Amino acid sequence: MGTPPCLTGVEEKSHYTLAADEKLGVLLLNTGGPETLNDVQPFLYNLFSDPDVIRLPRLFKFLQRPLAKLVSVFLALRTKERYAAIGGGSPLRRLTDEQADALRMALEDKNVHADVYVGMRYWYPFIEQAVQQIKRDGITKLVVLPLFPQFSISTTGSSIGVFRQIFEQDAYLSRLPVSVILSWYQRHGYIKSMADLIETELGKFGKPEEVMVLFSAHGVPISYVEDAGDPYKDQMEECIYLITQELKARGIGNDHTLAYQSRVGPLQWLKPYTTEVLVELGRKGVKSVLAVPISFVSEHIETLEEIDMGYKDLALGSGIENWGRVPALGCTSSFIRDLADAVVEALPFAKALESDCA
Ligand SMILES: C=CC1=C(C)c2cc3[nH]c(cc4nc(cc5[nH]c(cc1n2)c(C)c5CCC(=O)O)C(CCC(=O)O)=C4C)c(C)c3C=C
Ligand SMILES: [Fe+2]
Repeated sequence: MGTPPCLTGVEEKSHYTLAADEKLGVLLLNTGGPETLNDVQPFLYNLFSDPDVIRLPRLFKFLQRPLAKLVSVFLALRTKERYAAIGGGSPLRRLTDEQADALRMALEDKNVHADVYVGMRYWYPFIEQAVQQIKRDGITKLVVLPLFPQFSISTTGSSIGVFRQIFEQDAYLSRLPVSVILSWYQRHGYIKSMADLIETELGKFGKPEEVMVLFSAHGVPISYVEDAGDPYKDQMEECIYLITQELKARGIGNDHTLAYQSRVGPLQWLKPYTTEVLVELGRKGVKSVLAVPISFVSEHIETLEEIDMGYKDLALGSGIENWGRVPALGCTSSFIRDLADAVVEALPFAKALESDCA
């Protein structure tokens, strides 16, 4: 998915009235996660079968599935232990369903009646299932909203790729007007909501002004950015700039830094790694750290286990004495209202994929 965005974070306030015979659908996209420990290996298999997650040269494409099998089996045991530590499965489906419900109600408050669907890339309910439901429900206009603020080939790119494939192969769907929001990290409502959460958590420290704010983003292999043109790193840096500007405007000028987490496999990923930054901060004598998960909008294994358990232990063992973590946005009302605005603003841009720019 190296195609340029058709629509990225349109922010001007637009008003849109649905025609009486129009039936609006909103499709939320996310990765999905294993709901039980038995789901872990097949979930990992789906994930590593994705050519946007393990990017093989064309000549070696035939190795994608055997490699996915190998890697998923190899990682399953350790990954099961990690999901066991957060209650035996990912909360992502439940939390995304809650966001879908909250978004439907926020749209209702704006007099926009919409059915909101959840489509997951690697686990139930799969994007394919959501799309079949959209077809059965006779939706006449669709807004697609990936729940990743920043665009990456490995997340939004991959999910939109699957979505497009399904639509292009179906005569009815290929004529359905669709508006795809490819990224929304620069939306003021999102930036403000993140700044609110950071301000609240800073207030819980004894000396809030001395706290180092550590933005921890999910990593991707460096080759995505340097060779494949993934805008993820640029968008991440701009997003953090916007949040820190918003904090400064409120008189909050804490030191901050960005690091990347969740590296898997032998490749070089975006640096610095969160683990290394934590050790370095401890070495430099930083005593208080507030971790801010920045690429996620709901709690999941990388917040609940990797940050809350792994990174917290590492920080405390590295000389950092006071540790805090900003919760994921979840159903924070200002955030959900902003997503509803994003949906309404995207409506005038809906057009059939068969006539699309990509
Ligand atoms: C912005 C978010 C994410 C990016 C970028 C991303 C890239 C990416 N991920 C892997 C490998 C794994 N991802 C896993 C789960 C997982 N990843 C994200 C988000 C991003 N991934 C989510 C929301 C989830 C689901 C979490 C849950 O609660 O179930 C996993 C399995 C879990 C784990 O080991 O942490 C793997 C493995 C790669 C290789 C990659 C970029 C190429
Ligand atoms: Fe991931």
